[in-house]
Amino acid sequence: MDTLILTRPDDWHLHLRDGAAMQSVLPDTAKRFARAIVMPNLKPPVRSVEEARAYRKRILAALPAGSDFQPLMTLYLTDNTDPGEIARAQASGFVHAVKYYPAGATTNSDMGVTDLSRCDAVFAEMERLGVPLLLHGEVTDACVDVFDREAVFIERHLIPLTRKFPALRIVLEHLTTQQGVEFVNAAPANVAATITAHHLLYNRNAMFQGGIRPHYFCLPILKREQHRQALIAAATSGSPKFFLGTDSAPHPVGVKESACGCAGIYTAHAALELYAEAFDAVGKLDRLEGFASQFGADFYGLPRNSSRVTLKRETWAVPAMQGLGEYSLVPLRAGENVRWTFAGSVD
Ligand SMILES: NC(=O)N[C@@H](CC(=O)O)C(=O)O
Ligand SMILES: [Zn+2]
Ligand SMILES: [Zn+2]
Repeated sequence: MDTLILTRPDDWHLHLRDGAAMQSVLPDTAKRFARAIVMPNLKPPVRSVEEARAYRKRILAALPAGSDFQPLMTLYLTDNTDPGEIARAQASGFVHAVKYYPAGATTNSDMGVTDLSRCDAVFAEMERLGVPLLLHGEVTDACVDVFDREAVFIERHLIPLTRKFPALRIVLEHLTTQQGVEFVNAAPANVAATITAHHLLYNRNAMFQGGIRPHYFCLPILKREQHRQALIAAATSGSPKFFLGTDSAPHPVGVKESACGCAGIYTAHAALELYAEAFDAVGKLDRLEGFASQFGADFYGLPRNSSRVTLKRETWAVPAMQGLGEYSLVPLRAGENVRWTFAGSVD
């Protein structure tokens, strides 16, 4: 099978940034995906429906001419989020979820939540209204090994949270561990997870291949091969609890190639193609459409897309760098090949 026709996919976890940086990355996503859940970790973060409305407007204004891409907005949860904002979010029609970052866990998370229990009134309202809670599921406890932070988050925080709010709709974002897969599989249907292409394609060795490789550094960090295998099994299982979320996270090259390089991998330039590679490698291309184009929409209660896209088994070379000037970035696979090519939309 050298040509693959799929329902147009959606990206359920994406960083678009803002301003000129957004302008330079948005076409990559808009070309492939019909919709994306847009992360709110701007500086300052998107905390209210009014801020989300303004951000959404800026995204729509930055779209290439003729694009019908739809940004699905999220709110950034803080210790001080007003429970009343949840009903306003739901009534807005354009805010689709609330994002939890533990304070200090990842890029632009300093205004995140310091203690989950501070948000109980917000969670109760989200549970009541069916608004999904998206989790960056890692503890920030310095005593916990960086490779264990997801598994410990599940034990210490997520299991208690699901007991307290059993009907709360939860997406464990960018799942990276076998423990995460087991947790999601055992949980009821209101708990799901997104999986990135890079966590399906690479294990932690990629960060140290012949030297230190900052462009493979993201959070949650790449894990051992055993965990990658568990993610592949989950993504290709046909379970509707696992769906596509690239976590494409652009950073200027200078911020990545630094004595203290920041976390985030840019994959939007080849997002669907990279997932096709990962599914193809285990002979499960027939499972890609559910994962990329159906299960996420179903979870969010949105219609599946009606248009389609084509992928071809054709190798292409990723440029060493993309973007301009201070927004130049190094995309995943820079200077290397991707084995599937995005061949456009079919109506
Ligand atoms: N994934 C990352 O490593 N970085 C993301 C933040 C996040 O999703 O945790 C970013 O905004 O750069
Ligand atoms: Zn995250
Ligand atoms: Zn992210």
